[in-house]
Amino acid sequence: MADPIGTILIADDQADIREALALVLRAEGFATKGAASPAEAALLLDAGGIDALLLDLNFSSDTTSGEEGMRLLASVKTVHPDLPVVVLTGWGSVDLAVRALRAGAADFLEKPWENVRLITVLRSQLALLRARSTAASLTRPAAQGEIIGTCAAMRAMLSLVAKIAQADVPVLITGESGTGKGLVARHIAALSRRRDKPFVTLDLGSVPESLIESELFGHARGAFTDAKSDRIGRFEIASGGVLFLDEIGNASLATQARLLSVLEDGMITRVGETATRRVDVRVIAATNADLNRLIEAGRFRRDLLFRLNTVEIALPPLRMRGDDIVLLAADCLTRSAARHNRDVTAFAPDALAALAAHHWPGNVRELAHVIERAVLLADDGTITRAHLSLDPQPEAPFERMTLDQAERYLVQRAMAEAGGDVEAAARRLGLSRSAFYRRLSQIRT
Ligand SMILES: Nc1ncnc2c1ncn2[C@@H]1O[C@H](COP(=O)(O)OP(=O)(O)OP(=O)(O)O)[C@@H](O)[C@H]1O
Repeated sequence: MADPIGTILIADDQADIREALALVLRAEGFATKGAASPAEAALLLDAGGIDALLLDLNFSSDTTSGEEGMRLLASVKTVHPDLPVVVLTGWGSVDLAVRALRAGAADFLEKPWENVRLITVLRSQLALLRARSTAASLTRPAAQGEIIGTCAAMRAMLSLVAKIAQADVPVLITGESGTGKGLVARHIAALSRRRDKPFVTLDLGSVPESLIESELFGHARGAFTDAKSDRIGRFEIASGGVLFLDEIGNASLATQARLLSVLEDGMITRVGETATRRVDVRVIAATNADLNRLIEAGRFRRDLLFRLNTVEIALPPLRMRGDDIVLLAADCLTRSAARHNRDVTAFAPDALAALAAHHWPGNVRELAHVIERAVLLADDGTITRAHLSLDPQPEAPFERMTLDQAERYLVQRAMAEAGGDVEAAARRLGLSRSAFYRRLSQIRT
């Protein structure tokens, strides 16, 4: 038999439900384990090898309130913060589902569950988990609050964030992929008056167009073929808090029109309902696309951009952050060494030079990857250039560049070497501040 696509722990005190779920899951290639009580579930989780938990919130000693299941959820999220937990609730217990989502559940299903949705939800949770464990989670501790940023551009960014976090206005965060847009969005929420309220994320690039409206606004039972029950949307889940709309540049024009209307009047309508509901949500959007270019191409609404970018925060690419590269690398080194229990503590000079010279198209996420791998390869406690396995970067082939390309290259390199400090970068190129600015703005447009 092929390897299972993942092992799901089914926590439910009713043996027939455990068996029914296990049958469906095994037929789809999952391996399953069963736990009849919260205590048994905790033991099996501690033993390891579980990729996701399917948790019935209503154990029989407590058939209505879901408290026992909620307690287990809370303790699981403390001990295994990355484990995806999908909760099963009784039909119509939307309040309980919302509480579970706020307590860290990844998704919920209502009983009686639909097999297709059960499988889709678990598959996508496992895919997300894998994507994260190979990339983003490498820098997880930083995601819990600490932003490393000492270069001029990052300091300016952080002081802007400190100024605007308390104002209840929309924020648009721009920057290449892996520059920390999600981290900054969380940081803004943590500094805002909504800090104790939910922070809900929706990646507009990863939800199929046919589901997006229901994801955002929820739907009523029967609104479309697969809508077997009421479902609450992200705007309502985020109520009182912050909704982080990632990859906003991927929103279709239809979705953009709906978002614009919510931002204008604060009212949403669930799919299949006519009644409107008031929501109090601060929207933070992020994109790595050039929205002005999308506007020119007719793919993004200018009026929506104006609604979203009351404050715009631009994150510089990692290659422009000067010494921050080494600070971030050192931070990743400490964390990776601790995680893998490896006694690696230093970078050799050739490694530091290679880190500073690399182009970092994947930015901080790529850096975290590279350091993680190097920590595993290093001998004698030191990471050398060879352990970083960075693609060799050709020296800038000036002979083959046009004058414009050469200018762009030199301006970017000067900015990178000066850590985003315009004054210092201008000095390096022997230009006045205003002449340098003119060139900088030309290459940015
Ligand atoms: N300045 C920083 N200090 C510490 N960690 C950082 C910093 N910037 C990014 N990271 C870490 O790098 C990883 C990538 O950041 P994040 O997911 O926020 O990037 P992103 O711009 O939202 O990426 P994408 O566009 O792909 O969604 C995260 O683990 C984040 O914690």
